[in-house]
Amino acid sequence: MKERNPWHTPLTIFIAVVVRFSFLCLNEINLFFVLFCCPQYGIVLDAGSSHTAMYIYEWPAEKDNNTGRVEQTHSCKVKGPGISSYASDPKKAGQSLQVCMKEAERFVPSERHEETPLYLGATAGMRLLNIENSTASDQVFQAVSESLQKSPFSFQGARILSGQEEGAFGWVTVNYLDDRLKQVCAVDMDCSGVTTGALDLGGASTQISFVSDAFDGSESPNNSVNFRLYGNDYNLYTHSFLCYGKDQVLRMALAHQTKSGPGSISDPCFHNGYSESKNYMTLYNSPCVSKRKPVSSPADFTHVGKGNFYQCQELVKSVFDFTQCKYTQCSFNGVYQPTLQGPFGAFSAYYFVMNFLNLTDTSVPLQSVKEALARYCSTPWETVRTLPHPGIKLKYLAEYCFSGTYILTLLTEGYNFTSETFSKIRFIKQVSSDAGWTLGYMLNLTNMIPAEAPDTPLLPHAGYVSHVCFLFVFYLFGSLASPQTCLLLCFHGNLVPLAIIFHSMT
Ligand SMILES: Nc1nc2c(ncn2[C@@H]2O[C@H](COP(=O)(O)OP(=O)(O)OP(=O)(O)O)[C@@H](O)[C@H]2O)c(=O)[nH]1
Ligand SMILES: [Ca+2]
Repeated sequence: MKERNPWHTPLTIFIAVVVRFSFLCLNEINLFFVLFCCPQYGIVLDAGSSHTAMYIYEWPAEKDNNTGRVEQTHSCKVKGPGISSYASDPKKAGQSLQVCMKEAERFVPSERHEETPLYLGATAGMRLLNIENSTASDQVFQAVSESLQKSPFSFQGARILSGQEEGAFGWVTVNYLDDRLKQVCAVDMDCSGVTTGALDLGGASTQISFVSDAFDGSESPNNSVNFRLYGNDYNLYTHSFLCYGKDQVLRMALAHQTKSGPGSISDPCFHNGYSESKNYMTLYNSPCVSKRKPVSSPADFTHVGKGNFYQCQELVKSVFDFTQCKYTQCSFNGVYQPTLQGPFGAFSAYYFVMNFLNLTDTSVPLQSVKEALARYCSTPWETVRTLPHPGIKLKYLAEYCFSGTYILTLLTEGYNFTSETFSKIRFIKQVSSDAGWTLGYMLNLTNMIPAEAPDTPLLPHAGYVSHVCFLFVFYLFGSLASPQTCLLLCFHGNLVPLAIIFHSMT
């Protein structure tokens, strides 16, 4: 006769199930906290040439890092100009950040302040100031660093990003937001897939970054950035054109028209009826144009508009140099550029301007886009100025004809987008987070994008709930079938016990 197992009583079965379930609960509560509780935060200040913006990012705290989704939870626009404009009074650059930093203290829970990394990255405005006056640039950094050190966050430093970093991190952001990076595939297969190129138009520089089959970096190593992300290799082409942001190009276009120092210019890029007195000193106060300052000129000149898109396009073309190229092909100014490939996301001023002009629909033929802009440019200033444009600064209103013309000229003549490839551009402001270099920068500095694909992707909420239910039912039946196994399960993790249950049930 088979001896009765002394463990096989309803009481031991019950105790075993309760103990195991407690362990299971502790385990799952831990997972719950990791997923839904206590998110982590990161703060990035984008110190651009025209202004500074602060972005707060949030992601789930994880045991095994690198798999959570990072979201932008808040942004704050710093009042006043970019930090490079405070060269003569650096302390004010630091003070200008305080309002947004106080806002960050409210948006990040206080128990997380100390461990929240805070970064400041400066772009083309500070690059130009550094060229012009490196002492002043150091003083500005000193002032903003002192100001940020006073915040309760973990300040990780303020620095100038190189143009290459700015372009590359913009590309990482766009592809992270588009979910283009996490393509899992079999070993030895090229799974880099289709990525989205990034077009960033700032006030003082502009960046173009994309992956092209025709580019391996050999022809122009300076334009090459290599990434290994989620197990895929990317060889990115990127170039940043300093002085080709829209504010500096406007200076260059004005410099072109004022090279002989006249008292008045008739500008095709401004609306008919526009007339403003401008100062020569202020216009030429930038390394992008300072060498061209006319030797003798009055203090001021009158900037008069004549609203002609086609003439404006010719004027804008004069800021590009198409005459030299020592490579197989170039964009402009002798800069190598491989053949354009894939879709593109165009952000910052590309979006502000094209959105205002109602020209973000790139399925509209390029010729029709030009015609629409030509009509807009020929609209009298009085009409433009008096139409209701809530919240839009008069300065921006006056410049949209110029800015739109520059954007179309840069894309078509500069980067060689054709009527066909123009339709591959998407003008974007946000895809859950703002498009720009800041997210990519933070993902990189916090090691949030692993080089290799993670083994265990995070469960979405529905997956989490079904995971708990499934394990509970499984353990219950496993325990009923064999209580010894059940006791064993109490002291193991989740996966090993499953194997044991299967074993004991057979
Ligand atoms: N129309 C419009 N223009 C804007 C707006 N915000 C910024 N701009 C202008 O668009 C241009 C680009 O802005 P940003 O992308 O913030 O440039 P930035 O980061 O300051 O400059 P960089 O350092 O060159 O990147 C600048 O000329 C700004 O003055 C906006 O809301 N509407
Ligand atoms: Ca920028």
